[in-house]
Amino acid sequence: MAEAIALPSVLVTMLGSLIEAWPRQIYTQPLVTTRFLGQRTTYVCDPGHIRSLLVDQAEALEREPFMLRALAPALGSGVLTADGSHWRGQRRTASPMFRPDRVRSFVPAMARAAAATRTRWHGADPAGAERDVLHEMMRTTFEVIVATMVSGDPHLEVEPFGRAMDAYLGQTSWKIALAMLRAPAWVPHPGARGGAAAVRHLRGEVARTIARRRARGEPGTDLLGLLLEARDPETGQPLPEARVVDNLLTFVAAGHETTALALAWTLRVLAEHPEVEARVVAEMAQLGDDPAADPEAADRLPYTRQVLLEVMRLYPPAPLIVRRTRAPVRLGDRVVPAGQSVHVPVYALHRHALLWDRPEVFDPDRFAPERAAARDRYAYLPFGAGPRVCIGMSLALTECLVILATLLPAFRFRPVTRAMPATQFRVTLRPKGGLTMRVEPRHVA
Ligand code: HEM
Repeated sequence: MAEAIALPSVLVTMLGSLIEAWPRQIYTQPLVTTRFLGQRTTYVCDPGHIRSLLVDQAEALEREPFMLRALAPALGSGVLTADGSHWRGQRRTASPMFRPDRVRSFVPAMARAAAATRTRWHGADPAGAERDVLHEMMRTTFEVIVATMVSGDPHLEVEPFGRAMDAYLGQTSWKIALAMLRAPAWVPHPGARGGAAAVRHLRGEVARTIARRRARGEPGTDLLGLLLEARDPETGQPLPEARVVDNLLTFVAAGHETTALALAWTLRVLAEHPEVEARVVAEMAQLGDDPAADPEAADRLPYTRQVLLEVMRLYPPAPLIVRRTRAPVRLGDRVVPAGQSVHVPVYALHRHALLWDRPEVFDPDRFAPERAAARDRYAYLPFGAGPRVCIGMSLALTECLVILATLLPAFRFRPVTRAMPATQFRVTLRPKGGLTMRVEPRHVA
């Protein structure tokens, strides 16, 4: 196991983007341990060890305190941030929303949101225009999440919600850095006030959504309905109001930001690879007249799916999985004692020299069925693994395919900068400075 000494200067780098502060060895070695201010962090980049950690020894893990410090002010103790029986109960409550038949039933809502974006773009500037494609995708996926999880509550507005999310995520690097320095949570930092105001806005909006639903007198059958109807198996009591807010905010936030990133990175990468784009558009042309409204459409886009998976290899929207050991964990012949950090640096895993041939090269054929089947499942983790695997995985994949199948046949996306945008870790993997592209209709009316 390689051991690297992390320098204090990493803190400065981290504030820019945590990924830049990672030791280089994690791109070439299976296990790397760093020491920083007396704390050890083990980076796990070997598929066998990852399986052993996230699946077989999941019970020995808990949420990483520095991630909680970044996320808990907004998300409280919901399904993403809770551990143990609290987590299990909340996950069970939400799971009916993510069964395959339910996800298929969401396809029309996904198609409607994508069609609204298409109409907006055509209407605003029929000859094409420069647009922040990330912002546009956030708007589209927000509509989907509101339509599916809270039955399209018209009062939840995307623009203020998005601004608050940006303000909140923007200052999480400081929270993470200060937590690593073991500074108490009250220590002031840039962006803290804006972050606190953002939390008030986000939680307030969600609380008002819940109040409107309660006032209606019947809970409904969407995610909010499930949360309101949930009962503690031991006490028979409903979820406390704060937990309902925690979870609804978790699903709205986790469900739209990551999906929008996957879409925006896909549109930008495709612009670099016109031959791949042409094949994707040709595949979409074989769908019927209203492809996106067909519940099975996503199943008929195997090549587009390969493209999406390959984009998420290079640009995983959730680039880091972090845990703390609550009991000793064995990784091969090593034992990580209780109370240490173990990280699966998904971004580095997906570009690891021992796992991928020419890792920096974009090649959707890596995900052709026979090549994918030959690969270790734990070498590719855009949605995590084990009991904490992303609950929204199939919803997200279907949604991305439906949205792409609506927009790509209608528009060409052209880069406005020669280089791919730099990446920035903000819990998710964002393009630094947004993602502006020229969006031109393929057929001018
Ligand atoms: C491309 C889109 C998405 C990506 C890349 C993604 C990625 C991930 C990853 C890597 C995790 C595991 C984190 C960990 O182990 O610490 C996760 C968890 C989670 N995701 Fe997603 N996600 C996506 C879309 C969604 C959607 C659409 C929803 C809901 C509508 C969602 C809800 C959640 C929740 C609630 C968790 C926590 C699960 C738990 O701890 O039990 N995600 N996601």
